[in-house]
Parts: sequence; C-alpha cells; structure tokens
Amino acid sequence: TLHWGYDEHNGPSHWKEVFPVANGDRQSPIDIKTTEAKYDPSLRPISPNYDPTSAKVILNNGHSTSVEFDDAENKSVLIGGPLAGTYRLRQIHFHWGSSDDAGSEHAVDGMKYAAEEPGEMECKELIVTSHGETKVSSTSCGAQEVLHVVHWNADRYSSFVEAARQPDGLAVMAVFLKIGECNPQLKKITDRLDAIRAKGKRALFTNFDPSCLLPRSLDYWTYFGSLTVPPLLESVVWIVLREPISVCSEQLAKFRSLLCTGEGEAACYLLRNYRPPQPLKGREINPVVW
Ligand SMILES: NS(=O)(=O)c1c(F)cccc1F
Ligand SMILES: [Zn+2]
Repeated sequence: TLHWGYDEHNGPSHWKEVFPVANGDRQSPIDIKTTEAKYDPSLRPISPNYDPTSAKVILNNGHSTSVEFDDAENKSVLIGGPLAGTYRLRQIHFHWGSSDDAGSEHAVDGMKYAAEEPGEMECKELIVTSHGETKVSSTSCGAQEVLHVVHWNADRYSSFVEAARQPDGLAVMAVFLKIGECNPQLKKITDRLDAIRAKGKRALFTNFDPSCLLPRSLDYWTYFGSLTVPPLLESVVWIVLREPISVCSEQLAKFRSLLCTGEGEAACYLLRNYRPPQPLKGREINPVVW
C-alpha cells in the first residue's frame, strides 16, 4: 500500500489513490489571486492568545517537524477574524522546498514565493486598502517555507481528531517565511532539530509562545479549505497572513537535514514537504486589512 510522502513514487500526485477527497471541492493549498479577493467588512482582526507553558514536545513525524501543545484546556487559543468561537492551539509545523524550488504551500498571485534570492525575482507587495481595493507594488521576495499554526474548535467538539472531521473544525494560520536575516525566534526550533533527525524522534520543548513567530501585521486572507497533508480532510478555515517573517538559508538547510526515515533505516532526507496549489472550484477568498 501507498505510504504517502513527497517523493516521485508517493507524492501529492499519488495521494488521490488512497485519499479520494484529494479531488474534492475545498482542497488546500490554493493560489490566492488578490484581485479576485472580495473585501468582507464583517471580518474582524484575529487574536492569538498563547501561554508558553502549553508547549510540550518537538517531534519529527517523517513528513514535517512539529511542536505539540497541551490542548486539554483553553490555555492557548485563537479567536476573532472569521472564527465563530474559540479555537484551541494544537501544534505548529513547517513546510519547505528543496534548494531549487519554492516551499510555501499557498501562493499569492501565482508567486510560489520561488526560491530565488531576494531581489532576483519581482514579487507583488499586495496592499488591500480598508475599502477593499487591491494596490500592487513590486518588491523583491523569496519565501521558501511556511509555518502552519493549527487550532481546533473546542467550543463545538471534544477533541482535535473529532474536529478534524467537521467542516468548521480546524483553523490554521499560515505564515510565509522569506529568505533574509536569520530569525532569532526560529533559532529556538532549528537548534533542536539535531536531536530529532530521524522519523519518530521527539524531544522536550517547553516555555515557547508561537506568537514570537508572527509578523508585525496580522493582515490576512481567509477561505475554506482542507488539510494539505493526507487524509486531506475538508475541515480547515485558512487564515493566510500577508506579511512574511524572515528565515536565513542556514536555518532552512537545517529543516532539509531532517530524515523521513527512522533510525537504523537507510537515510532519506526530507528535502521538500509541500503540496502544490489546488483548484479553487468557485470558492471566495476574503482579504482582511487593519
Ligand atoms: N498542513 S496542515 O496545516 O493542513 C495540517 C497538517 F500538516 C497536519 C495536521 C493538521 C493540519 F491542519
Ligand atoms: Zn501544514
């Protein structure tokens, strides 16, 4: 049977063989076409409120590296924005590309935030004004990575696993990582990757507030989508932040040194772990700027 991954023989183009919802009507990621995004005045700011003692462990599950949080009570939550109710922080994780391709899963106006060094590639800086028009100015950019902050609807469901099967069960905040200065906050994570190189390894990781990885502006786009990894469940309210945070290439290289194989197996490096953009199928995307 297919053990899904990101290689030629088990990557995103094969996932539908085991998870038919891969061809569903609300799959993620998508390419956010900003000019078609429709401003919704009813949408409010998002409000992350995290307690650093919720952080428990950092692990390598063979597909990514994640920091897992204690979600037994409403200690670290996300409210506001498009969300009705309180969504509890479950984990954060990353997606990245190999050195020659982009790693951010969502794209903005076709920019996979390709891997070019800043300045080599025109990128559109998208300003969605408060009355909803989109202005475009060109900047250099280059994000090869994305951070996902995963929450579940604890008002309506009793566990992450149950919420992950519901259309409004999960809320994931996506933050683009752009090649540039080394990120001192991200260093707390990249410095621990040596301890969890093999699939299945985990290490204590506490006293960490993931807000330290968020950009200054919490302007975002929001739309209804899915997990971007199998089982690709269509249960995610996506909140894609417009402003990236920085990561330096040395930090990025540490993610690529993780193994998708367990200790004692022939080593294979987790060089990329992103799913390409999926069809929009008529969905509306709402920009939200403060
Ligand atoms: N990539 S994603 O954010 O869709 C995601 C995962 F990778 C894993 C678990 C939950 C989840 F939401
Ligand atoms: Zn993800």
